[in-house]
Parts: sequence; C-alpha cells; structure tokens
Amino acid sequence: MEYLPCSSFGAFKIPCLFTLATILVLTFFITRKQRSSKPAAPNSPPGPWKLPVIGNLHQLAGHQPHRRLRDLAHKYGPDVMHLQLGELPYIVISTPESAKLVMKTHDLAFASRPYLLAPDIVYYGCKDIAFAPYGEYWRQMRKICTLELFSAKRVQSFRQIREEEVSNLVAALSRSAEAGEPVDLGPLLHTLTSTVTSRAAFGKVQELNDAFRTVVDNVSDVMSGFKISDLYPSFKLLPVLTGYRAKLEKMREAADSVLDRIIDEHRSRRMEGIKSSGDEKEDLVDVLLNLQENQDDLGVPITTEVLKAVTLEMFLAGIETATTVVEWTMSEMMNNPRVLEKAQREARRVFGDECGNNFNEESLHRLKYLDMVISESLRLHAPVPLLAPRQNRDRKVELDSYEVPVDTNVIVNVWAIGRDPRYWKEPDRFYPERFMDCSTDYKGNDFQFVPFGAGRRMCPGVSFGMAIVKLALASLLFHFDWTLPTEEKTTNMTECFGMTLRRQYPLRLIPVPYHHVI
Ligand code: HEM
Repeated sequence: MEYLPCSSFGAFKIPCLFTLATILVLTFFITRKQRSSKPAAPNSPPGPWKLPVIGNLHQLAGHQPHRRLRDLAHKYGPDVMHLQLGELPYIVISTPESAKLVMKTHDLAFASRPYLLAPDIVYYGCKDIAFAPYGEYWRQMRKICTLELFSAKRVQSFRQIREEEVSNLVAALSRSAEAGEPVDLGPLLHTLTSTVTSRAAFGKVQELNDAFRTVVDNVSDVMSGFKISDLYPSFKLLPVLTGYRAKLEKMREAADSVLDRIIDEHRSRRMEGIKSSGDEKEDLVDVLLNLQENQDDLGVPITTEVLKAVTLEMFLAGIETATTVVEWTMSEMMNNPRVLEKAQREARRVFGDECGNNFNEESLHRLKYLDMVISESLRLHAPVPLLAPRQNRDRKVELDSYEVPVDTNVIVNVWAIGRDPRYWKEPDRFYPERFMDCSTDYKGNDFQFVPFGAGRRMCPGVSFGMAIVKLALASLLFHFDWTLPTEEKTTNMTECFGMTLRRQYPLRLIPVPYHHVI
C-alpha cells in the first residue's frame, strides 16, 4: 500500500486510496490530534474541488499523471493550477509562459526540492544533487558536476568507451540478425547505457558492474514517484507501519556495500601507485577522490558518503533517461518510414561515402537531420514528463497575480508544454522538419521545449546523456535496415509512467545488416 505502483500516480488504485483514507481518518480520531492541511491562500491559483484527507488524489487515480494533469489544467487552471495531494499543496505549471515564470523569473525562489523519504535514506540524507535542498551544499556539488564531472572535456574523454560499447551493441544485433528473429531493443539499449555509465564512473570491473546494476534497478524502483508517506509528512509512523522505511534501509545497505567495494578498490589502486595518468584514463570516482584529497578550497567537505551518493545518482539519473530517448526515437521512426529513410540516408552518406565506411564519433556533428529527429522525439516523449518537483522553501511568491504560499511544491508538466498548440503546429504529429531553420533548442532558453528543465536545477548531464543517445541512434541507422515483425503494422506507442516515461510494450524489431559499398 505504501507504493503508488508503476510509480507516481500512474497505477493509483482507488480502493487502495479509500482504504488509506479510512485508516488515516481512524488514526486521526484515535490520536485526537487535529491534522489538517494549510488552508489555501485567498488568491491562490484555481484548481479542482478536493476531498477531505486525500485532497485531489482521487482525480489522478488510474490515469497517466502527465495526461491527466494536462486535462485538469485545461479545465481548471491552464497556466497555473492548485492541487492538494494528501496534506501537501502543489501547483501545476502547464504552459511555456508560466514555466518561464517558475524557472527564470522566480528561479531562485523555486530552486529547492521537497523533502522525500527515499532520497533521505538512500542518499545518506540527500547528499546527492537532484534531491539536495537549495543551499551552499547543493551549490558546491552542482559546481563540481558542471566543472569536473560533466564538462565538455570530460564527456569527450569517454569517447572511446562509447565507441567500444556501441560496437558491442552492433555485434549483438548482428548475431540476432543472422537468426532473422525480432530483437527486443529496450534491454539491449539499457545494457549499452548502463555499461557506458559504469565504465565512465568506475572503470571496467565486471563483477562490480553486475552487482551495481542490481542495486540500481532496485533503487530506481523506489525513487520513482510519490509515496503515500511523502504525502502525509505529519503522520510520522506511516513509513514504519507500512514497512517502507525498513525496505529503504535494506536497499541502502545493499547499495552501500557495493559502493564501498568500488571506492576501496579505487583507493587501494591509488595507494599502490597505479594512479591513472591524465584525464583520459580517469573515471568519475577517480575525479571525486582527487577532489576529496585536495578539498581545501572547496566550501563543503567531500565525505565518503557524498562520494557514494553522487556516484549512485549518476546511474539513476543517466541510464533510464538516455535509454528512453533512444527507444522512443526508434519507435517514432518505425511508425514514420519517411523519417527513418531520410535519417538513414544521411547517416550512410556521412559515415559511408564521406568517411570511407568509418563509423565513429568524429563526424556525428554532421548528422543535422538526426538532431532534428532527436529533438522531435524529446518534444513528444520527454523522458521526465513532469520535472522533478521544486519547492519555494522559506518564501512566498507572487506568480502571475496568484499567491504561492511558502513550501508549495511545483510540478512543471513538460509533456503538456511540448504539445501546446499555441507553440507547436499539429502538436501530436512527429515531424522533425519543424526544427529546421528554427533556433528553438533544449538548452533551457526556450520554455516551450524544456525536456531537460531550465534554470538553476536544469539537468547537468545533458552532454553526457546526449553523446550516447546520438551515437547509438546513428549506429542503428548506419548499420541496419529495420522492419517490424510480420504481425505488426506499426509499433504500439502506449506509455508507462515510471522513473521515466517508458514504452508500455517491448520494442520488437528485426535488424537486417546493411553492407555499405563505397
Ligand atoms: C538524455 C537523458 C537525460 C534527460 C532527458 C534528463 C532530464 C533531466 C531532467 C528533466 C531533470 C530535472 C530538471 C529540473 O528539475 O528542472 C534532470 C536533472 C538532473 N539530471 Fe538529467 N537527464 C538526462 C541525463 C542525465 C545524465 C546522463 C546525468 C548524469 C550522469 C544526469 C544528471 C542529472 C542530475 C544530477 C540532475 C539534478 C539537477 C539538480 O537538481 O540540480 N542527467 N535531468
């Protein structure tokens, strides 16, 4: 009962909610404590009617939350809508204009994150970056991220890893192609992104990679979405009674033991003098250990817990997101053969005729049409359709003439914004050419297209993630022709809301090796 399965509100079960509501009401009577949510401010944004105790939770039941929130917003608050989820006040942002107010005009005021139990336990008291509240700690960690971990130079230093792992993917697909059987592309892409991430993060230690992958799968399951106990923070016993706290602690222990082994292995390697020389050989744990050893000029201490939290987060933030982008882009191209052929022609011209059949990252920047295809895919299928919630800790905000009281949680519906018909002609159509001769990009300046967020909390891993996304797609286009299994005319595009917005059904495709002749 603790979970809202399929994460967030995705598979919210109404009977479960009412059971919960009954338990809460009874408990309230038993404890004879008056627990009520704060009353809405007099000029609070508009919103749908609410029920006692659960607020608006029932209106999200059984729906895809990004779609349901868009529909509710149409009816009750197109720009800014007020909701109460459990005890907590939320506002939902559904247009580029209001997104700009939150992530630019009032970016500083909304730069914090709400408290959630899972990152508090799993990340050693929110010592990661994504869930750290706004303040000196977050600022320092964010700086380290931008300057040290995901700088252009660092991303470039992992080029060889990406190329090797993509060529392993091509080899695996070629083997399947010999059998002429459909392959399920999702798991192969997941292996690709997680292997690239683990090699970049802590090198090529197969045994640790496997152990760590299990940990990451379990943790990403609990990190996705709201849990009931997060929505009733005053009801402190809830996570204990439901076993949620115990489950999280067990998970942290498992993560801890693998992370300890990874860090110990790095430390002993360094003590033995096998310190990697030069940037190219350094993995991200090495970078963090270097900072730990020379941290005099850092404002916050890089403790071993910090090191472990940041390492774990790189996996949780980077693997599913990148996998999801490649999967949806391939899905859209399969349903739009014209786009597939055009993108394929471009890849084969660039890497075949112009590069002498030499496939590597060098010429990726010349794939301009593929850039448009990826942008269009991100517009329609942002892997994080509802941005990580923000919060205006410590201050109330005047937002578009509405008053947003202190400690309100903010959800930005990126999915709805990417389909706003005022900004996008035929918004549901997959049409990459709309990005031709158009300056709109996902760097956080165009609020009608913010798949990586914007402002202070914008994703710092864009270059790291997009480097593998583009190389993987280019390689799938260059090396193979693709067909659907005979029984399918198009791929089913049903979504599953979870840690990211994934496909509900496997993407089964038949690869046919393409032999380029110069
Ligand atoms: C292509 C895939 C990716 C997508 C679509 C994506 C998307 C996002 C989004 C939407 C946010 C929230 C932004 C906000 O709240 O305004 C975010 C935050 C974040 N992402 Fe990414 N991301 C991707 C890849 C990565 C990678 C590869 C890493 C690191 C290895 C990463 C690390 C982070 C971190 C640390 C944050 C938290 C930033 C903060 O709160 O200050 N992401 N990402």
